[in-house]
Amino acid sequence: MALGALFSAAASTPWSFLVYGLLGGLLLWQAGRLLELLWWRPRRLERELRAQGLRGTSYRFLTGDLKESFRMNKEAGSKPLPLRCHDIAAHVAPFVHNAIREHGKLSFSWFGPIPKVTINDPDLARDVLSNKFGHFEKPQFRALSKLFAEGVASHEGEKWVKHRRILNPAFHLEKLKLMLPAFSACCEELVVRWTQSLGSNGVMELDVAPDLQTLTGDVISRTAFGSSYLEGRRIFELQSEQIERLMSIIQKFGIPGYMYLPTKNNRRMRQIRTEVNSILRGMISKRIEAIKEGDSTKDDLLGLLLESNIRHTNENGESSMGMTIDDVIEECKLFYFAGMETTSVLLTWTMVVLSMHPEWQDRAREEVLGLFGKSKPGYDGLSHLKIVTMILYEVLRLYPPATVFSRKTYKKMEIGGVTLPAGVMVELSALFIHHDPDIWGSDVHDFRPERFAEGISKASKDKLAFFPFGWGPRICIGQNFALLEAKMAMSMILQSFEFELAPTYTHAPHPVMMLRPMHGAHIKLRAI
Ligand code: HEM
Repeated sequence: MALGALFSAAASTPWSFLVYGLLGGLLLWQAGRLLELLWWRPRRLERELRAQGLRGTSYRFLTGDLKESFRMNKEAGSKPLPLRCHDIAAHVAPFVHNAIREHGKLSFSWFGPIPKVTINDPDLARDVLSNKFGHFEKPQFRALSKLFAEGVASHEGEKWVKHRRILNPAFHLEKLKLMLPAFSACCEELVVRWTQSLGSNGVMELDVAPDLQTLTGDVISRTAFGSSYLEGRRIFELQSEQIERLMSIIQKFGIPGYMYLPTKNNRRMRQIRTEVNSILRGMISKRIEAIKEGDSTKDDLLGLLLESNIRHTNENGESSMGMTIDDVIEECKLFYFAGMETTSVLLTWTMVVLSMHPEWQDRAREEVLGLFGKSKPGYDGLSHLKIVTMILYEVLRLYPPATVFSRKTYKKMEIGGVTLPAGVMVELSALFIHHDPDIWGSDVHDFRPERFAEGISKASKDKLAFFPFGWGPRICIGQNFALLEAKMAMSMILQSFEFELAPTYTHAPHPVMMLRPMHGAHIKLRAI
């Protein structure tokens, strides 16, 4: 009503032309901006990329290749692979597979109106990850981590440098040794639980994936929070629920954008975030008080992190402001987010693959029993495990938990002879590089742990092409932690059980954030 009165008043005054003119101009300007963003800019960028010899898909208004890639993923997901087939790349990422076939190992496609350059060449991938061409942003992670963990993984520039300097000492191998009792206590709990659930014939069938996720969540709770790990467990439950909710959004919509709407699911996600923050704030404050009173525990991640934070110095060696309590909270949450799912899917695939290849399962068990008998594995023994390490590497090659790493240009940059403007996504596919026969040989899709017998650098043909933990300055901070945990868990499982695939197992590796078995990991366990 009031608006109508305003317009009729304006219409009857000499100002009317000016008001309508301004409104019209504003509308036209907005429409022009939208057109520039959704049509002219992508078309211009496409011409620029093609003019430099880069091949790729033609831009489709607004959605780019999202619909097509979504459709192909759905179709591939509906058809499981044959058992024991490790040629999984076309099944897991059919769109990229087609792009490589049609346009080569360096090509572009469209993430909506944003151009995405995909790199499947290991030398170029290493150069990008090492910042050889300059610094990139990690915007996707920042968006995802908003409700989970805005820790070091989502920072850029000076903030990233500072946090990484503070975090690194806590993940040093010498410090990880202190955490070994926590690793073995959690693995022992799992073995006891499985043993007690066996049928009277000493056999049972189960989906091992959820139990292995509980294991890796427990390991983080204990290693991060020491004696307060029961509170840590509550955080693990809440963070697991948060991840489940995020995964359901990604499965439904392909991208997590919907996360910001005021829906019931999103309100619950905000509630979880508040509760996790409040538990962590309480635990951290108690710990800081204890440190002030001279009673500090330094053999858990939180203690090590706070100690390293207090000792923090800047690049010139001067003592400087470390992290705030809020920063420490976000880093603790990140340990769950970055370390739980990744390590649990590594363990899950290892059990699946060793069920498919019993000869390697026997060799691994022989090695474990030879080193430890039935006793708890110790640090020195774990570092002497050769067969188990080769197996874990081969599983990480064939089934990398993080299949792609994303970056974005924030200014004009030249990569491998191609000039990219600001705002281009750059995607590096560990999955395709790990499955490339030009690099690994004609047996690329076979499970052959012996290719790692002389270490990682000799495993592939003249090129270093093994990236499960990323590369360069942003390489995974927890890789030693994850490998030590995986060796401990596999050793203790192999000491107690033989395992094979259950008849209900369906082989369908599926990338929802991590590469996981779409229908679970149904395995038959038998007590030894
Ligand atoms: C098998 C297990 C794991 C795999 C495959 C894995 C993989 C990765 C990869 C690929 C990256 C780099 C991503 C990029 O460059 O964009 C990364 C970063 C990171 N990971 Fe892991 N990770 C694992 C376990 C862990 C564990 C156990 C923790 C900690 C408890 C952890 C903490 C982190 C952190 C904090 C970063 C960010 C580092 C930075 O940006 O400076 N990860 N991880």
